[in-house]
This record gives sequence, structure tokens and C-alpha cells, in this order.
Amino acid sequence: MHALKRDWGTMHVRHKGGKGPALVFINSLGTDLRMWDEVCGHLPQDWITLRMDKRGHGLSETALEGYGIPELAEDVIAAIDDAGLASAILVGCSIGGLIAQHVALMVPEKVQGLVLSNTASMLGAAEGWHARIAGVRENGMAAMAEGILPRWFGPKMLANPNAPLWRTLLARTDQEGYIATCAAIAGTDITDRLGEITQPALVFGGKHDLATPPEVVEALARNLPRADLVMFEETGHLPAIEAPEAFAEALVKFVERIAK
Ligand SMILES: O=C(O)CC1=CCC(=O)O1
Repeated sequence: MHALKRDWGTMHVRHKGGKGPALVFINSLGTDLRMWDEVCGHLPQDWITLRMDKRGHGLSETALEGYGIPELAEDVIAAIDDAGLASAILVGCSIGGLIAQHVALMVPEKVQGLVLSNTASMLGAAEGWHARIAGVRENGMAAMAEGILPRWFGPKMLANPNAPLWRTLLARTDQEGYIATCAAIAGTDITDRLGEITQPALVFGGKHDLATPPEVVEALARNLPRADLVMFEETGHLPAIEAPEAFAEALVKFVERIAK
């Protein structure tokens, strides 16, 4: 556990050293770095992992406003530099995948490859995010969290006794941090820059994903110059939680193929 000082506050970072390759994990909206716990448990012991909580999430402090996805990408770059990594493979889920795409555009020399789970170059229409922000302001996080779970998980995970733990995490996410993150997503569309991301990429989707449905991740894989696609049959939006073993297996195969 490490507290990384940023100009907006303190960011919670976890860095596990090793021989390499180095993997940087970037979590989704309303989760924290624990979403990668089980995936990391299935990786080779000597691999380097770096995880962090976004602003307003987990143990990181909240930055109220005035930031977008590029500033969240700068936080990731700062964590990579702080860990002394010259380059890494980025693994991002949903907004984490959008942040990863930004990092690849901003500092391509630091990015060896990308694993883009259930994400896109634009995460839904801005109006939807503004409506969500209004709903959270009016009713609070707990009321919103109840309706989000079926967007996150496929039927198998919804029936899992652990599913409510993730709803609790979401309900306890700092309201202002959550709203600021939704606002950052709302203004972002980098579709016309996807051709510039020339690193090898692995795109994950889930047949039951209501947030980034299969056709959305298929389009991302098609528009990236060097992407392969894996579509999980039984998962929704968060396969790293729903099927960590299958996630890790595909991830390890990809990393072994591309790591120098
Ligand atoms: O909360 C959702 O609807 C799912 C989601 C969208 C962006 C993200 O990171 O998670």
C-alpha cells in the first residue's frame, strides 16, 4: 500500500515488484482496486503488478471537478513513473479501458500493449451520464447502486452470494467523486484517434454486458489497428470479477505473446 501525492490529493496505489512483465490495472466506475484481486491471484508470482484507486474511489481522496479522462490518465502515468517502470502493459476495465487508451495516446513509449475489458472509445451518450448525475444528486448513491448491478453482472454472477458486496462498495463510493467521474466520461470521445493506437491489444467483451454490449466492444476491436477480441459467454460488464480465472488465462496468453 502506497500513498502517492498528486496536485489534487493523495492517491492509493499498490505495487507488487517482481521480475516482470509489468501490468498496470485500471478499475471501472464505482469499484476500487480490489476488483483485480482474483485476477492477480491467477497470475505468475514473479510478474509485476501496479494497481490504483481513481480519484474519488477506494482509499484515494476526491478531486471535486475540473478534470477529464486526460487528467485521470496523468494519474496513471504518475503511478507508473513512481513505480520506476519504463513501460508496462495496461489492463483497463470500462472507464479504466478508456483511460488506458488515453495513456497509450499520451505516452506511447510507456505502453507495451493494452488489455481493454468491456470498454469503448466513447462510453455512451452524454445525456445518459447527465441523467445519472442528476439521479445521484436527487436520490443518493445507495438508490442508484440497486439499479446498476444488472448492468454490471450477468445472470450467473447476480446469483452469486458475493454480488451484494460489490453493490455495497458502489453505494459507499464518495458521491462527489462518482459524479465528477461520470462528468469526465460524458465529455469524452476518441473514436477518431483509435488508428493511432498501434500497440497490440486484446479486447474483452461479455455476452450479457448491458453497459458496453457486444457490438460496442466488437467495434472497438475492429477500429484498433492490432486488436484481438475475446467474447465471454457468461459474463456481463465486469469479467475480472465474474470470471477471474478465464480472464487471467486469456491475459497471460496475450502477455506471453507480446512481452519482450
Ligand atoms: O456503471 C455503469 O453503468 C458501468 C460503467 C460505465 C463506465 C464504467 O466504468 O462502468
